Amino acid sequence: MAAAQDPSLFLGFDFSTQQLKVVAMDESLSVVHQSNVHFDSDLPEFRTRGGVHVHADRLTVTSPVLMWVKALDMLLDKMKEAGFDFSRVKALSGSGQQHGSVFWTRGASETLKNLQPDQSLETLLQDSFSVSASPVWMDSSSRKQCDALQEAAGGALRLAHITGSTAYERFTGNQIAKVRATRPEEFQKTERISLVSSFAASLFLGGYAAIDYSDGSGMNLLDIRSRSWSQICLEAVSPQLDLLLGDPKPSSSILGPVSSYFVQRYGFSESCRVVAFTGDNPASLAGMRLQQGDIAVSLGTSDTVFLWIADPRPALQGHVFCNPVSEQAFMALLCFKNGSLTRERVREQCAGASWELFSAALRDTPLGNGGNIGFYFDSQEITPPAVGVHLFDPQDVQVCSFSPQVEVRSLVEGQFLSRRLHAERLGYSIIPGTRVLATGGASSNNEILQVLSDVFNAPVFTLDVSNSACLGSAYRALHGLSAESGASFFDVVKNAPEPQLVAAPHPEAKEVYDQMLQRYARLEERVLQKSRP
Ligand SMILES: Nc1ncnc2c1ncn2[C@@H]1O[C@H](COP(=O)(O)OP(=O)(O)O)[C@@H](O)[C@H]1O
Ligand SMILES: O=C(CO)[C@@H](O)[C@H](O)COP(=O)(O)O
Repeated sequence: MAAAQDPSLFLGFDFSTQQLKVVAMDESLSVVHQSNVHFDSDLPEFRTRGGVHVHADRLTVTSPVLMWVKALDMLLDKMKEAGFDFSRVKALSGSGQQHGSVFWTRGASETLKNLQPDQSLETLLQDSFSVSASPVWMDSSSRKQCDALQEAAGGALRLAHITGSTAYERFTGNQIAKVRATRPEEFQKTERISLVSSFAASLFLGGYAAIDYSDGSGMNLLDIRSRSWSQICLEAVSPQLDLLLGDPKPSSSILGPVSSYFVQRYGFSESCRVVAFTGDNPASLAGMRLQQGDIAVSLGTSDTVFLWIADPRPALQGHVFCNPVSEQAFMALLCFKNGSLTRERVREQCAGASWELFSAALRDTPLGNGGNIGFYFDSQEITPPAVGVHLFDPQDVQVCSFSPQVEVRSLVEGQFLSRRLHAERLGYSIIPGTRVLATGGASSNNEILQVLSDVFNAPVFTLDVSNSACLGSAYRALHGLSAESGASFFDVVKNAPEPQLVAAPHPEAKEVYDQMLQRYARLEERVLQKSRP
């Protein structure tokens, strides 16, 4: 029980691809507790690799929904054992990997309302899902449904104008259409469909949580300007789909008090509020307090690049989402599937499975890598839609291999050249004063960040807490309490620690990478030609 003088706390959860993480922050915005549950190693009974199951067709990718439920049991038990005082938590919020879907079975709403505190969530919810393997963002098996949606909407660009994106396989509307077509019985039994974020919020609420505008923008279903479901898109996916989705809500909404289950089992206060959960990238934007002109690079399981934008101009590439901290603004995002897992694969093959040796290879090789360029799309890439490993020597001749050290640099340079090329195609330009804000697991690696700084020819900054999605969720929990009375997000978090400079570009970086970027763009076209069916 909190003593009267104990400061209030705010919790931010992140249900990401490989882990469930939490950050606790006090009223002065200082982080006082962090913890995590790693799906592969802490929950081996679910047999995931990188938090997912890749199916035999190599295109279908799912995660067991009960693994996420059990991870929450485990994380809260761990916090309790560590003496964490839940009674001080005034509000909580969270985020989830984007696009993933959870299908609740008929009757699950009643189960959620009546959770018995002497049992684990895993036991209580084991029969609550009509689809036990939730489709996740790495899935690329719904091309057929994407084509149908684009046709119904009047073309790819028209769909992008409505929903912020052309049809992408991982986007939830197309995943729902696929479940409806391929698993009609399970679909029939479904009473509610959540995103990973709103599913997680539902656990805390003891009832179905609304999908927030920002994560809802990753479904190919939400009209990003009117912030309501697009009837054309809903109809194309499934008649009366809105009844399964519930109404979308602003990202700063208070959804209600925490369920009595958490009050009785963990000692939460009855007055603790649950603020809408959102996507992990929107939550990171909040955690980094991203401003117009900054560019954020997240190096998690996926690599993403995102920007704050005022005026959305949806295009054939990239995504526009509603902004999670300002109702007038938007965010642009690019997602790259071959991020950390590809770096891990090259680390195993070329650096003795050691990040130290991987970093040493980056230190010991020159900027521009002697003209060698590599494309590493171990799995079907999202941006650009290409697959395979393609290596080129300084004369643009395709080669079979590089030496281990050259390979490490060509991977990291290639990844960041791609991030820069596609950000520039989206309209982003690096100007004096540009800050690159880096986050995610690989942002703890200074040598990787040095390459990022050189390729973008801009200074790179990081926060102390590498999980900006958790931090942003804790900030959003705090802001949620005063958002309705008109307080702006930036006012509420104005005293948060500033990002620190971790890498500045070498003097010769601009010359080397401006030229290399042009070559990279030409070679990418060649790679794309090869990848086309
Ligand atoms: N020192 C390091 N250098 C490079 N990458 C790292 C380092 N430490 C962790 N990582 C990468 O961070 C990734 C996890 O990032 P994280 O942001 O936690 O992922 P997610 O949020 O998607 O679960 C791991 O897959 C790992 O490859
Ligand atoms: O698909 C996207 C964004 O559109 C991914 O960025 C997911 O949101 C997964 O995030 P991480 O677990 O890699 O952070």
